Amino acid sequence: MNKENDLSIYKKALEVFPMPVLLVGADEHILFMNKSYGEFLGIEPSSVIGKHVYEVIENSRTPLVLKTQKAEYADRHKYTQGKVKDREIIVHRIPIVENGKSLAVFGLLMFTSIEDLMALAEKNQKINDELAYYKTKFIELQSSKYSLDSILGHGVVIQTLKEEIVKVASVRSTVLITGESGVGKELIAHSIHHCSERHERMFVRVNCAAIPENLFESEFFGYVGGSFSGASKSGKMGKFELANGGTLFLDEIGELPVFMQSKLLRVLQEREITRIGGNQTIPVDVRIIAATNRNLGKMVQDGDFREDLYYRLNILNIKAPSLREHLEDIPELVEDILEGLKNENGTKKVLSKEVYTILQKYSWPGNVRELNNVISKLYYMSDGDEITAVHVPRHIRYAERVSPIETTEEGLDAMVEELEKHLVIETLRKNDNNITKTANFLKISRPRLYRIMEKISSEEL
Ligand SMILES: Nc1ncnc2c1ncn2[C@@H]1O[C@H](COP(=O)(O)OP(=O)(O)OP(=O)(O)O)[C@@H](O)[C@H]1O
Repeated sequence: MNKENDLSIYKKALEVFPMPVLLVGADEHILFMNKSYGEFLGIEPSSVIGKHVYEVIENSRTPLVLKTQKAEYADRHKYTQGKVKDREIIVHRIPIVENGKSLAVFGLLMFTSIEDLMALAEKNQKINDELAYYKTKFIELQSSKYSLDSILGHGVVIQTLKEEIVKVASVRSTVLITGESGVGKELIAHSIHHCSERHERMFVRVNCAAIPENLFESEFFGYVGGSFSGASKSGKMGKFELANGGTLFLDEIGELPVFMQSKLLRVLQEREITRIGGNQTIPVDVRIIAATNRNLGKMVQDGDFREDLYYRLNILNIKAPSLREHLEDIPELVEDILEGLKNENGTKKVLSKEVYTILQKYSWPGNVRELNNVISKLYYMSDGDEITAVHVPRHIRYAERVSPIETTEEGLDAMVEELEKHLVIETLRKNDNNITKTANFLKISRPRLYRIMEKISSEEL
């Protein structure tokens, strides 16, 4: 006899099955009861084989199911006798029918007590409630970090910017935010999301400059379980899926490697993604906002950025103004920074009028981020309640004197040297004091940069 026809294997399988199983024949007599059912009833299974089912379970519904030939799934059954009297359980009763005739009924106990089922359902409900709570909290946290009101400034430049934000928020098209470093591009992206109809859905930020090249695909598109070594067993959702229905903010888009530019372009065209290692396409409804402080048009010309992607991203464009373009808003920005510092440290400090004048004459190459840093430094370095001109770093205080167009009586060499120092300080600041980037930008060697820096006092750097 081949293994498939060896019925004793099937019987043995049911015997070791960890849930109570019963087989009642067409004549309503018990054909089989496994060990688990015997333990549940507190009887020896071999002692009931061949007995009428009512002798063992007096209110059994198996004779009825033999007649109706209709399966009863997850039905409640209450025993009326024996060790399990009054115990309520959940049971399946499945008729085995051949050529219209009932051969037997297969009984399976799903839960050996209603309490077990209730406890499981309660646990499940609790998990669902918790999940719903964290989901709402997560979306709250992700979606409304900043609104239009977080953008400070009442001058015409900021008011125009806010009007532009409201306009682009009302449509679904991709937006490209350009502007120098520290001008508030992330703030603008948040505000667009906040003003859009997607504001109750996720706002997901991806910093393209911070992702290692080999992780880009899994960060963007996710992966299915075990698709590569080191991958989580259950798989992972990518940022596109996470942002589904909401907004995906691609910060520092200029740093996206060329191979990812093609993949991103495909998603923007097809509006669907496939997880790494998977073969199912997942439709995604995501609004893209991209930002960069680099000149993408120039990158396209140099072959560093795909032209077709550039045009796809640049459907709507917002140019974030530099702080130089709205110096009139400096007092409002400074007061907000000082208020934050007071809340953090408990001490209220004010700026003298003269300091405000100095701050409004400086060119702020690092924009609002630099203003934030300077005010924080002044707050911590000054002793009294009032911050005066003497506390202000020299490169800001004398910004006018070292202005490229200002002439002095010190002679041409001194003026050129002063101008050189000024340009180096500004470029260092723009490049977060990165020597290589600054030297490259100025197209000079690093040793030459160091020689110029030696002439600059540490206070100015
Ligand atoms: N108009 C503004 N009102 C209030 N805060 C602002 C404004 N503009 C910028 N900021 C603040 O300046 C800081 C820098 O802004 P943000 O990080 O958005 O700059 P960014 O343009 O994205 O810079 P990067 O290109 O370097 O990423 C943040 O703390 C932001 O809140």
